[in-house]
Amino acid sequence: MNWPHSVTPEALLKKAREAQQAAYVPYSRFPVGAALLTAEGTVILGCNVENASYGLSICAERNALTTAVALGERHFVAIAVVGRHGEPCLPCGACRQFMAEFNAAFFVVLEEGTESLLYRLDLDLLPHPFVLEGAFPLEA
Ligand SMILES: O=c1ccn([C@H]2C[C@H](O)[C@@H](CO)O2)c(=O)[nH]1
Repeated sequence: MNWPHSVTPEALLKKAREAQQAAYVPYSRFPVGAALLTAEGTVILGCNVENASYGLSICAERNALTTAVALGERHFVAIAVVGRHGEPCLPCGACRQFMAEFNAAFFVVLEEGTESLLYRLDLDLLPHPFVLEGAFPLEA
């Protein structure tokens, strides 16, 4: 797969591992870290944040995306996600849809053993996202 940036998948995974340190997971005890790469090379971190009202919990991926948007970033090329060491932590359906809002062809970097595993959102993880006809969020 043709990686689109000078920041490597391995460097992005390392950042995701750093982000995982901040995870707030008293209920699942399953910390997740995400590192989001912008076209300009900025890396924005996210971790999962859980709540006593379980359904309110936010995933690491959406935390990174909403943080990035609040910082004025909208042009994303890739996201690295880590959970248990060496096991691919595949983004949930809600996070896939959230990514597709900004870039249908997002690169998703996961860990498999000591290797990085690359997926494309449009080709592998969410080939048929929900789209709202007539809405152009990047131009808004
Ligand atoms: O890709 C994923 C999958 C799960 N979680 C979180 C949600 C919850 O806090 C915990 C267990 O599901 O992991 C993420 O942050 N990202």
